[in-house]
Amino acid sequence: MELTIENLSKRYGQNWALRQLSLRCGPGMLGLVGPNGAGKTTLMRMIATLLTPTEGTILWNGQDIRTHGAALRQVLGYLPQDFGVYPEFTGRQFLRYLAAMKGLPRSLAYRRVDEVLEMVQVEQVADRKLPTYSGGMKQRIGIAQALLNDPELLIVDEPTVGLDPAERVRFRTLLASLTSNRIIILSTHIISDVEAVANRLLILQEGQVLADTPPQALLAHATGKVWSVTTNQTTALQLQASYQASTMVNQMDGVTLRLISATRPHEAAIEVSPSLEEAYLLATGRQEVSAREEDK
Ligand SMILES: Nc1ncnc2c1ncn2[C@@H]1O[C@H](COP(=O)(O)OP(=O)(O)OP(=O)(O)O)[C@@H](O)[C@H]1O
Repeated sequence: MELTIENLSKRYGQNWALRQLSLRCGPGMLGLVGPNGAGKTTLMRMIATLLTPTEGTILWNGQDIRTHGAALRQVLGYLPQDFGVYPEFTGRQFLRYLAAMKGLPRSLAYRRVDEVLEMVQVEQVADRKLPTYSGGMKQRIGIAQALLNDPELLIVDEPTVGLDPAERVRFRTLLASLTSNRIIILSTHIISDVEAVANRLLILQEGQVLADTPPQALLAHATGKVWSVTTNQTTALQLQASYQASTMVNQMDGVTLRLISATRPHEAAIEVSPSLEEAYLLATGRQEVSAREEDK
């Protein structure tokens, strides 16, 4: 299974939501990260054949999805950002309904619904009405419907928005269990969602690819550029204004900052191992500063 994207662009009116994106992707999880408006949803909707590109091509196993969209849709699972459920249904009824919509014969549909309910671990509440579900459980039903056809390509758009931290961790574990032998594209602006799960990160910013990299390489690039310093309130505020700070924590003996800087930002600063989030901030930071300057 291979997804190939060549020079893909999408324009809405005068605005380019995505510019000249090229990508070749095999089994594993691709973490699509970037701030709001970066073009993540636009890209995913084009891959899912829900949106027509302005320019460029998307190939699934070498076939253009403009002309062979049906072949892709057969092996596609998609969880959109605004996944809605029907309130009058239980989880099981809802999935059976969607299985029927997808054309699964009844006996196969019933069996497959039981399988996916088990995979996403909601069997225990499967016969409760959907409005009684927590946000995390609803997202599990969302993933369950995307898994009904055992997809080779699973696209999940910002699935952790609105979930509490414990639900987020559970959801992340669930996705990690699904990575073998399929392509998963997961979009998020929360880096920890893809940390330890994605084998590749595609960082988008303003419709363009800022980096296409294994997480380890992004981390390696940030090594030697993250610092920790504990200082008084005044100096901390000065440092925060001059450097990009990833965290700022009040301690008994002052304020501890973690700063991202190519050079030692303060004589008392010590070098620390970067987190993936800090590596991401470093990759996107320069553009954020220049964007802020343009805003002035
Ligand atoms: N239907 C539309 N009409 C006009 N502009 C749009 C439309 N959909 C998206 N855009 C614009 O295209 C750009 C990319 O949007 P997109 O939703 O793909 O980004 P995103 O990275 O998914 O952001 P978010 O995390 O907020 O969903 C944004 O500037 C957005 O305002």
